Amino acid sequence: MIAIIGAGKMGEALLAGMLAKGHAPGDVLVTEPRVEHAGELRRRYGVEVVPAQDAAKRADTLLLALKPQDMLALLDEIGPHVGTDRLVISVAAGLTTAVMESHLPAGVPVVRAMPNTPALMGQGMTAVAGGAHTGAAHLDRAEQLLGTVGEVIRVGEQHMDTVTAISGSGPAYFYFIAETMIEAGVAMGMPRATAQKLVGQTITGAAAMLAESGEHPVVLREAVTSPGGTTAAALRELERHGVRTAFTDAIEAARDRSRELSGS
Ligand SMILES: NC(=O)C1=CN([C@@H]2O[C@H](COP(=O)(O)OP(=O)(O)OC[C@H]3O[C@@H](n4cnc5c(N)ncnc54)[C@H](OP(=O)(O)O)[C@@H]3O)[C@@H](O)[C@H]2O)C=CC1
Ligand SMILES: O=C(O)[C@@H]1CCC=N1
Repeated sequence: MIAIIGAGKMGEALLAGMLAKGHAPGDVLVTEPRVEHAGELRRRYGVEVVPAQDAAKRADTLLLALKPQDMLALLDEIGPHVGTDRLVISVAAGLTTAVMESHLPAGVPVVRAMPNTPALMGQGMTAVAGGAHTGAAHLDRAEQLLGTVGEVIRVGEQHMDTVTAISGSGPAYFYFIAETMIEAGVAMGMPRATAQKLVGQTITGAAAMLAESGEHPVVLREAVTSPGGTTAAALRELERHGVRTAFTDAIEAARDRSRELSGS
């Protein structure tokens, strides 16, 4: 039995993705404090919504998807019901396994995971890192569970804040670019629906090229950039405005914010 505690944006994406990939609703418990949202989850997914302490007593795997700021109070609440035979998987940004372990009984295995919202479509990217009490079987279990909603890689925990900044937050960067490109088309007089179609399929096609060609992005970009042409003119403007530096700074800011959240 799996319990998803915290069914907000990420928790619900994992829930929906897991159910779509064959997990039975009867094998998943959900904890959600807001009564209306709890009702929606029951109706939409056919899962049982229970208080956190009940979830902790009944499930062998606890998938925690609360905000980092709410997580430690939750661990203090459920800790007395969590034995060393359970597996705790947290997707919270920043919170280290050491901090979480210190709010649970000694020896409870904790995996820190960082998924992203495309998990909803079975296209997630998740990195997992083990804590002081996790063995290979625990990481296998976490990988198998999160692998139902996309790809999983294992990293050392020292890389988790960078993972959070790149693939955890990453979908938002691409949506930001998509939004900007659509607005540029609309500003030039194109109907919004046409601009949205052009941008959506361009992102899908570019992603497929990147995934399937195995080429470095520079090589793919060069193939688009005809000598003396339009792409070269556009790229010159992106460089002039420091977009490369802006992205690097943005990703560093996300990494630093993840580190700050460790103290939540
Ligand atoms: N969004 C994303 O793309 C990603 C998020 N994450 C991580 O996932 C976590 C959740 O983020 P996100 O989904 O964006 O945030 P949300 O605010 O959408 O979700 C948090 C959920 O936790 C619920 N909650 C709060 N307190 C409790 C409690 N005591 N017991 C059970 N549930 C509770 C909230 O309920 P209510 O709204 O009713 O208060 C809400 O549904 C964060 O730690 C974040 O770092 C990780 C990777 C990607
Ligand atoms: O914005 C956040 O803090 C979370 C973590 C990664 C993506 N969303």
